[in-house]
Amino acid sequence: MPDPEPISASSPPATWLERLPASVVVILDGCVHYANQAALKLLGATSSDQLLGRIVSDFVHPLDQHRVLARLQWTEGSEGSNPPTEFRAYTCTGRQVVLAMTSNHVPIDGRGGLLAAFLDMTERVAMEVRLQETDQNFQRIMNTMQDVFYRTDAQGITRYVCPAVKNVLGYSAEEIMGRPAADFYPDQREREALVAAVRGNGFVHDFPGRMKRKDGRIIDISISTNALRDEQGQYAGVEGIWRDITQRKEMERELERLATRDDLTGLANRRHILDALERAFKRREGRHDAMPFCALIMDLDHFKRINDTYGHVAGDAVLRGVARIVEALSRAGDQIGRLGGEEFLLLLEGADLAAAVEAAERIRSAVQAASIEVVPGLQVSQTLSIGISCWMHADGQSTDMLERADRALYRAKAQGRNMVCNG
Ligand SMILES: Nc1nc2c(ncn2[C@@H]2O[C@H](COP(=O)(O)OP(=O)(O)OP(=O)(O)O)[C@@H](O)[C@H]2O)c(=O)[nH]1
Repeated sequence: MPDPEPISASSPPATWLERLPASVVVILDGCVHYANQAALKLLGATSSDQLLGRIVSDFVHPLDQHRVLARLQWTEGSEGSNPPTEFRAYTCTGRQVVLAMTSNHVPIDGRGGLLAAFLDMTERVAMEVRLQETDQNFQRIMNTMQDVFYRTDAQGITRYVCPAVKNVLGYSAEEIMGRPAADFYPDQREREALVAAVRGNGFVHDFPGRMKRKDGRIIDISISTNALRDEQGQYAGVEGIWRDITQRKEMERELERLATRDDLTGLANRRHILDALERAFKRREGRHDAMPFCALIMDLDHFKRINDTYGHVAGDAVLRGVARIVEALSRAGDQIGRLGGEEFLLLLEGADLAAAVEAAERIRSAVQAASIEVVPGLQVSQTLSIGISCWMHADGQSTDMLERADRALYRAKAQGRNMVCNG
């Protein structure tokens, strides 16, 4: 591009206007009277002949004509400038553009002329439309989501949460936004563990947690979230999704219960209590200094008679009644399970023989003293025999201990029942 001609102080204003990067047009009697270089370019004209003398309304979109012409007429008869207005226009090549216009009244040869300046807003408007569409798409997704999308800032204040939160936590999104996310965690240590994991790794997937509903109920959730960083790489909060997994957790707990509990008594089932014995045994393997540990096998005496006399329903009630008595007498750390039939196994961590005998006697006498209601109005009494074995370093496997307890139980039965023997 050759350097433009220098302008002198006495050059006519039109020469100055030619250099102006803003588009300037002079309108006289509704027609284009003058257009500077920038205006020619903006309106797609290769020479001023394509613009001069043309009616302004030729360039204005039909739906915007009324508004634009009213604006120009207002300017003609008034003092001062017209505030900016945006309208759709067509260039000489037929391309649609969006122009922002300000105009001012300028008398030309005694007639009312208009000096108008334009800015091309097409890109900005297109960007606004795209942004609006993006925003609408985001809102649509947020409104239909079942999981909860959320964003917190570096201080842990909830800055956004989608409407699904109402179903999950019972609060509306508006009730939550602006509040610390910590308000909705029943245990702050769980939230601190989450934040530490996100800060450390930058993200977490399926992180287990719990939240507190508006009605006070605690729900299980699974969180997948990313750390947000500002332009300087500073931690700026988190953004992610959490899902209510209470039903799944309840199902898992129920499956776990079914897999480990005895249906009739609610105690640990045979497999679970034998696993517990095995674990206690393994913990002591190779350790001479291990804590003492005893196993008690308890078997109801002449239980068959209960069944034969009162029926199986009554027999079941006795099994449940005895289970409750043993449970009530157990201490923290003791484990009790039903081995099968009318036989129970009690594991006493840390108990030596003397303590085990004492515990066994306590149970034996409590069962003997109890009246167990088997059907409304009918109480029966029941006794049990107990065989004890204590862990010995020489035991090769856990079944050795069980066999000793079983032999002791056999002796208790053989010696008249309702007694405790050790083996
Ligand atoms: N009601 C009920 N009875 C059961 C259950 N499991 C086993 N039994 C009964 O328990 C009784 C066990 O009888 P036995 O093995 O002869 O033992 P016992 O009558 O207690 O006699 P001793 O052990 O020698 O004192 C049988 O009648 C079984 O049918 C149960 O889940 N419910």
